[in-house]
This record gives sequence, C-alpha cells and structure tokens, in this order.
Amino acid sequence: MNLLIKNSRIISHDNQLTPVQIWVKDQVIHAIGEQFDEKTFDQIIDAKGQLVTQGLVDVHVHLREPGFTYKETIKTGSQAASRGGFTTICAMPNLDPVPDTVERFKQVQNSIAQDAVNHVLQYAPITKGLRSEELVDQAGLKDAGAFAFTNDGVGVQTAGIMYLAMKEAAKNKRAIVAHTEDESLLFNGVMHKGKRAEELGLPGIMSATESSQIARDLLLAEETGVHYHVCHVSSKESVRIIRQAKAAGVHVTCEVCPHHLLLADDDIKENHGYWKMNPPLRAKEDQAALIEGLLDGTIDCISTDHAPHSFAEKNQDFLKSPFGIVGSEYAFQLIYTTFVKTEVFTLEQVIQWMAINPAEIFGLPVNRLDIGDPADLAVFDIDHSYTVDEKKFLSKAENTPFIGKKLFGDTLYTLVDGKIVWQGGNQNGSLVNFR
Ligand SMILES: NC(=O)N[C@@H](CC(=O)O)C(=O)O
Ligand SMILES: [Zn+2]
Repeated sequence: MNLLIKNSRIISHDNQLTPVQIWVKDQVIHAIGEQFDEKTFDQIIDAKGQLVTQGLVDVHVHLREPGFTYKETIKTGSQAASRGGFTTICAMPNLDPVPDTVERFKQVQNSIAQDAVNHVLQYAPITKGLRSEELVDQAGLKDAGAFAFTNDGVGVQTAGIMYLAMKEAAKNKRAIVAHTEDESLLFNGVMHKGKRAEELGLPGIMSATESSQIARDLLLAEETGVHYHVCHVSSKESVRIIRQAKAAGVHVTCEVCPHHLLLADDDIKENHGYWKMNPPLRAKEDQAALIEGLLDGTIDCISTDHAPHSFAEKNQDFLKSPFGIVGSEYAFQLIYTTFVKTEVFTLEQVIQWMAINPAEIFGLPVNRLDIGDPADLAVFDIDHSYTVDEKKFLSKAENTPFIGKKLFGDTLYTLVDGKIVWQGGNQNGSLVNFR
C-alpha cells in the first residue's frame, strides 16, 4: 500500500513551513521529498498546501465506557478525537465498573480493540473503586496493559495511600497521574472562589484545594522517586510549586487544558453548566501563569480533559450540572487560533506540547516525522476559518462554552497507521475506513 500526501507543508526546525510530499508505505513514513512520481501510488491525498503534522496525543480524555455510554462510548469518543487530529488518546478510569481488577481492565481493553478508531491507551485506577482506601494490583494491571495509574475525577485523599501507591508505581515503572483535589477544602464549591462567584452567588473552590494536594504529592514523589504527573493544572500556585519541584530534581510533569489557557472566571457569561468544569476557570493571573508555565517548560503538555455529559445533565445551572466540558474536536484549533495566530506561541511549540512531549514524558514512541515513524498524521486547514458547530460533533455530547466560536485549522485528514480515519473540509467531514 503506497499513499502520497502531496502539496503538504510541514514545520521545519526553525519553525518555517516547508513544502514537501510525504510517501506513506506499510503504515509508516517511507520518504519525505520534493517530488515523487504519482504513478507509483495506490492513493493520493492533496493537502492543498495545508499543514501536515504528526498525529496529536491527548493524555486526558473520558470515554465513559463502560457505565456511562449515554454520554460517550469508546467509538464516539475516539471518533471525536480523530476529528480533532488526535491519533493517540489516553482514557480515564472513572467508569462503572471501575477497571480496578485485571479482569475488568481486560474487558475495557477488549472493547477498545473492537471499537476504537485511533490508538486508545487505558489508565487503571490507583485505588479500588476510586476510594482512597485500598491499592489496586498494579503489577497485574500493568501486565494487562495499564498505561499509568490515576483516580482522575477525584483526588487521593490520604497521604499514606498516595505514598504507598507511588512506591509501588516506582517499582512498576509506571506514572502516578493525579487529579488533585483535597475534599476537606472543597466546601461544596462549584466555581473558582472570587469576585465572579460572589456576583453569581455561588460557592467557590479555592486554588489551595488543588495546590495543597500537589504540594503534598511533590514531597512524596521526591521521597519515592516515582514519575508524578499532575492533571489539568489550573492555578498560579500550582505552577509555582511544580516549577520549584522541577528545579529541585523531582520527577514531575504536568498538563494544562485549552479552556484554562483561554478563559478566566470573569469570562463566565451566565450561571450555566456549559461553563462548569473541574478544576474551574480561575482568575486572569492564573491564566497568565499557565501561559508562562508552558513557555518556561514548567508545564509539559496540553491535554483536553474531554469530559462529555448528556445535554439534560449539562443544560442546568452551576449547582445542578456535573463538572466537565468536551474538548477533543477543536483543541488544536483553539490553541492555534488564539495563541499561534497572535504570536504568543509558535506552531513548533504547540506541536511540541500536543504531540511530542505527551508521548515523550510517558515513554511512548515519539513521532518526529522521520523516515520509519508511524504514519499517524493530521492535516489542518490553517488558512480558512470555520465555526464550532455542536450539531456536527462526533462526540455524543455538546457541552462546551466554545459553541459558535470562529476557529482556524479545521482537520482535513487524520491518518492512523497510514489509514485515513477522518476526512474533513467544507465543514462537512466524514468518517472513513473506520476499523
Ligand atoms: N474535568 C471534569 O470536570 N470532569 C471529569 C473528571 C475530571 O477530569 O476531573 C469528568 O469525568 O467528567
Ligand atoms: Zn480530573
């Protein structure tokens, strides 16, 4: 099978866009050059001068299967991600049943093998039932294919359990991935504690609810030597203490989500569930600290925290709605439009944060668009704008405050192992070749 992607532009190391043709053969990048004889190819994609990058990697998505398939499934969630240009996604274990035994974990793995349209790596939980009481069988789950261990959705509430989990994970050479939230500091909060929460008359969530648990964990990570990864960092204090820990040599990495980079609590237009996520949109200073954290290397990567819920669940006020917004289908586009077109970030940096670093920090093979790298690729139409239209989402859910936003970078193609899984353009894309 020989496939040519003609009229491509790739980012070269000096952040320039370079016109090339890409030859894909037997699932890998076979050659990159100026001109190939078109007669040699079984299939030709015309990238029309648009940007071709390695497929994006998202280390934080919620696919909701098993247990909550009315919100999303492995199939719809992986389709949504492929539409966003993601070729690898890592799925959270806040499912029902929680995949906390080898048998339950293998069941999820089987569903993934059957239904996923891109590479889906499944997290196992840190503790049974996500309750901070009893550790899972890490070695067994690792052998069954666990990508890393996390209780995402809730924090690990006691230092002792976290310490034991980290010690075990260090032995198993797997990361502990932490949603940090001290429930004793939550006080029923639903949005960031500040002026906007007061205006809306809603209970606030302090930044310290997140950062105090990160502080605890950083010291435990230092003690155990584990790779400790912090989910969806949202506050300036969290960035500050992670920066200090990195400087002290602690093996810590972390992620930030597009919504925390783009929005602050002041932007919350109304008391509606589409603005509610965990951690919450924080203050302008926090937003600035997150951008600075990416730029100085404190924050390693961008993840979406794609958190689908049903329309009925989210179409309620802050007190009633569950936490979470969808993000897979327009994450690159949000970042590109907001930060690359305004020259806050370079395209090269964004690819570093959305494709290279997330793979590298977790020890996955890194796609550098070199010969022999897997043909996991995305083509983005960076020259034309489109509008975020929730009716066209492949996700089952549409809960996001970004509906109606004008963005650049619509995904024209996504290829997984050399096969086209998504073909877009003219806002009327379609799914192709779904495995
Ligand atoms: N982020 C959210 O607001 N919600 C996530 C859980 C999580 O990632 O913490 C969910 O599962 O819905
Ligand atoms: Zn979380």
